[in-house]
Amino acid sequence: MITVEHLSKRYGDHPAVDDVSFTCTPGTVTGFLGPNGAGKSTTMRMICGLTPPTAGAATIDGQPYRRLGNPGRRIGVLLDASAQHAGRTGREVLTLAALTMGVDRRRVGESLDRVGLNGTAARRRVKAYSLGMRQRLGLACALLGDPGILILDEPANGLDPEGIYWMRGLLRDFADRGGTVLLSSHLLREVEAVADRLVVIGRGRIVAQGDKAELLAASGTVVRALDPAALEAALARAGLPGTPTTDGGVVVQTGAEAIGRVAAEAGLVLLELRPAGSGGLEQMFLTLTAGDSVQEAVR
Ligand SMILES: Nc1ncnc2c1ncn2[C@@H]1O[C@H](COP(=O)(O)OP(=O)(O)OP(=O)(O)O)[C@@H](O)[C@H]1O
Repeated sequence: MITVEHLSKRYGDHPAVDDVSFTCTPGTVTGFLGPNGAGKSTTMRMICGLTPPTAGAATIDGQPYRRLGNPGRRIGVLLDASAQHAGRTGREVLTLAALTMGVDRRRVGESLDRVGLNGTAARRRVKAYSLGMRQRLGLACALLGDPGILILDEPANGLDPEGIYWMRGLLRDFADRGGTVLLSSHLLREVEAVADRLVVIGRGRIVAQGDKAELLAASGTVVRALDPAALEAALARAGLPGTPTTDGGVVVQTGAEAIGRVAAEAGLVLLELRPAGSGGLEQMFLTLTAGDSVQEAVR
């Protein structure tokens, strides 16, 4: 269990993280979402005791990270895949990590197999690795101590589509066996497929959090009319303003019936009327983080 309570970090006058609170529970994947510079990495670094908070606290199973004896056996961390010693081979990196954690060296081979870095790849030096291979090696290190918790900062960076699919399966399986996963990304669609819960951060503050299904259900209704301008006017008259979608529709924060009635009274022909689902979540994400790196966020 990861507990983050009123965590804040200021750099001079700049609030990088501002009063952030959330929990990550066993058996779940929590997607930590936000545009570039929102404060995801700083929050994760504070959880892992690498950056001292200005205020607030974070604990792992009730204890600050720095007080965990042999933390690699409790929590697997991947914050920066490029932080490995470039002159060592993948196998050497893992062997040293195994020695440090007191893990049986036989687990090195198993971990390399688990992340698909077997044979030749394991014998190559890290400086010859692609970013995707470094992410896989970082994940192998994080998993080596057989921890119950994983904290991963943008782990899909550099992975190809097959690699992203593979990683989702690995994280889902980890959580389904009772593990706790906190996974950051600036790409909504990347975490949407695997997360059970979402924590959305913008400019250092949490702008939304909760069960993914509930956030999706609460994300409104998509409506598309033959005459979009007339629909927009009718909705505005009814006090139901919408947010345009990229494909000519409108997301309205109410149910289908209310919108259907407005359209019927105005004599409008509707082409589409459905729960917004992930499109609505994307819209919500864009609205909540408006002005930040939104284009990046929905890629
Ligand atoms: N060591 C530091 N000194 C000063 N400012 C910092 C430092 N580390 C982070 N910041 C600032 O804090 C804010 C949050 O940065 P952070 O790296 O946590 O964002 P992020 O959500 O992880 O972004 P990204 O998706 O780009 O990695 C940014 O404005 C950043 O410039």
